[in-house]
Amino acid sequence: MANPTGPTPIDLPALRRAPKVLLHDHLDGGLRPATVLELAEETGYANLPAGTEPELAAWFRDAADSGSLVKYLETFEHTVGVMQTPAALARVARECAEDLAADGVVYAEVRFAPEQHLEGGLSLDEVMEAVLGGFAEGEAAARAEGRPIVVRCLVTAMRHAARSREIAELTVRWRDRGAVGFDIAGAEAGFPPSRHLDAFEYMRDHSAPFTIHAGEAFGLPSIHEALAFCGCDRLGHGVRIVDDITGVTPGASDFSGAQLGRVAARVRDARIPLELCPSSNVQTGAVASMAEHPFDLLAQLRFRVTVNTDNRLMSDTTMSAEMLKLVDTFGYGWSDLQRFTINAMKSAFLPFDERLALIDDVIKPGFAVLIG
Ligand SMILES: O=c1[nH]cnc2c1ncn2[C@@H]1O[C@H](CO)[C@@H](O)[C@H]1O
Ligand SMILES: [Zn+2]
Repeated sequence: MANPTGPTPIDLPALRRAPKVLLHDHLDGGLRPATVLELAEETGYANLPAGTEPELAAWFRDAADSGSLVKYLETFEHTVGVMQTPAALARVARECAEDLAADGVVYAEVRFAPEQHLEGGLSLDEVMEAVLGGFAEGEAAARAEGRPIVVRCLVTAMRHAARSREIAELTVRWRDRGAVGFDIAGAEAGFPPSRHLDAFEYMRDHSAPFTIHAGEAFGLPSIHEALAFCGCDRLGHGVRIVDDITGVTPGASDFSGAQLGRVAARVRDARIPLELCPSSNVQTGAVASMAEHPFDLLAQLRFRVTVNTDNRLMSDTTMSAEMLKLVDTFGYGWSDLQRFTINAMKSAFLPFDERLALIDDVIKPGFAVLIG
């Protein structure tokens, strides 16, 4: 379906119409500020740092803008704090699916850590039931609005805790009901992925995929462990893989002198997907600025790069906004954005035939209209 007037100019409204794929988005990092306030009121959570919607939105963004992953993660106390009942969990999940669909996301894998939602006396399975029920409601509402989306769940274990094996078992127990993979998250320094080998072994033993937050706050050793010892299918962030590339400077335009070390070569050769989260990386100090983000270096070297939001509330962002930042910084066009989107769809933990159907029936036709 060619556009007779040529390519659509790339701006936020046009980006919202593009069919987008999101692999790295935290449920507890994407609440609407108004919902945080309402749930705090309903559930008797008294510790919120602000009392109005704009103040609370600004607080999350500013507090997350700390240059430190550990400080950034402290902001989750307040979102997790209001997500301790089945109704609250289901509402947050439903609104997440609706917000992503309204932004034009057609496939999303949304992650959260069930072990953080037990303060109200729920079991891990009850938490899963509430969240997956919320996603299904959100999918149905979005379909009724004419913005269909498929939302699946990644089940996260916290890397400083000791429940990862149990969470891996939970993931496998729910895999035919919407949980498509496993992850570990939380502070990276001091908590290497190899602390959780039995969880990863369990996943591999059950032919079930997983991603690992690695190479965000901590460098190459963490990426190496995630790949070599743990056998992850994707890398959450993985942005520090640039530490294994010499002969180039991120932010430059000519990367022809790039030389890949063994780990970087393995990541590229094996087509290991990188779940890059540009705004989040700047906020946590993983990268100094958007202009210096290695996204373009990695894209030009043909790593399997994907664009992600990480935490929409803390970064005050959306998938469309992340794409616009990349367009403004690196001059990407629609075909680049389509490539990143297809990279993401190819890397999803959804069955192959369903991935292919979304690429052929939704993503390519959607971009064709915009490319013209
Ligand atoms: O970028 C990140 N790096 C590491 N951990 C994160 C990041 N964003 C969120 N979380 C952690 O993951 C938990 C489950 O969703 C959140 O509660 C937060 O502690
Ligand atoms: Zn993350």
